[in-house]
Amino acid sequence: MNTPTDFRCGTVAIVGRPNVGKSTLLNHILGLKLSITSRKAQTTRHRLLGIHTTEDTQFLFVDTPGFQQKHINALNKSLNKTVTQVLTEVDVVLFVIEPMHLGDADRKVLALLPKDKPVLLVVNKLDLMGDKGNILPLIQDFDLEFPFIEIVPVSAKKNLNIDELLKSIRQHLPEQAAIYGADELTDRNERFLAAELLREKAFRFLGDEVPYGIAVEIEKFEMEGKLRRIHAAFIVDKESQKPMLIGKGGEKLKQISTEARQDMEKLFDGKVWLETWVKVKGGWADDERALKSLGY
Ligand SMILES: Nc1nc2c(ncn2[C@@H]2O[C@H](COP(=O)(O)OP(=O)(O)OP(=O)(O)O)[C@@H](O)[C@H]2O)c(=O)[nH]1
Repeated sequence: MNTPTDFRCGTVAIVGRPNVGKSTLLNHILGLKLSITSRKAQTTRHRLLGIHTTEDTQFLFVDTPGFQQKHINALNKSLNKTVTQVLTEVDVVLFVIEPMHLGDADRKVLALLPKDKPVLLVVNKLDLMGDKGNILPLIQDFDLEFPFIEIVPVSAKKNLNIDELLKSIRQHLPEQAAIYGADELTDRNERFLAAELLREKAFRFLGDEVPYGIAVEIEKFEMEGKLRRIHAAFIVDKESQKPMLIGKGGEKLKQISTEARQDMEKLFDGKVWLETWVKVKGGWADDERALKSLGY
């Protein structure tokens, strides 16, 4: 039994360029698919707090958006602002990279890391390294670029070294009692989670057909006894993307919605009635006002 002073609790931000495995890492730690993973770059647009509670520690994870340098528009500006703000608020920062890659995209994120916070360098995708010995020169190079408090190689996908990573994070969290109940997973509300699940399914089913210009708006979320009644709109950038999302005879939208609804029912532990449709909002990614109305 821990006395309150043994207990540690604090916030952790996960940053890194797109596709290094930030969402996969968070999912493995949380053991529940609350965050969005995809082969596509930059699918995590929202801040999301995942909570992992062990016997002696409560980790409050803040997932931060990826970086995208190719298309600079209002959406990306607002993403970068979010990252900077998150980093000033947390106790520990995890900077995630892939082995053998320290490209310009990594360096752009590196430039934003706070010097007054403990930053751990997490080298993910260790399983892709044929000869593990090769990682050493890379690690030494990285150490010269930033005063990392520690360097931890992991594989989020293969669950390698994740416990060690958690132990390292714990050392830098403040001693304090847990803030949330042990069974709480996220402070995001169900409305947000419903939108995230729909967006994830759309990404999965559409492959490369509909790129980043897709959002989900929950227009109605009502409880009827134990039933959740949800009306959601997919918002695409161009008229030409609409039929791709709907599919022949509405088949694609139906598949996306059915899978999202099944995940929602598991997550909310109750029946869900879901109605979805597709709307075109031309150039929404460039319109700051539109972004605000969508909650970014
Ligand atoms: N081989 C291998 N693949 C991994 C590992 N971790 C993540 N991946 C894969 O890398 C890809 C990107 O993972 P994500 O978790 O979506 O990456 P992310 O950094 O969150 O990306 P954004 O949301 O775009 O910022 C996915 O295809 C994952 O399956 C790992 O440890 N090993």
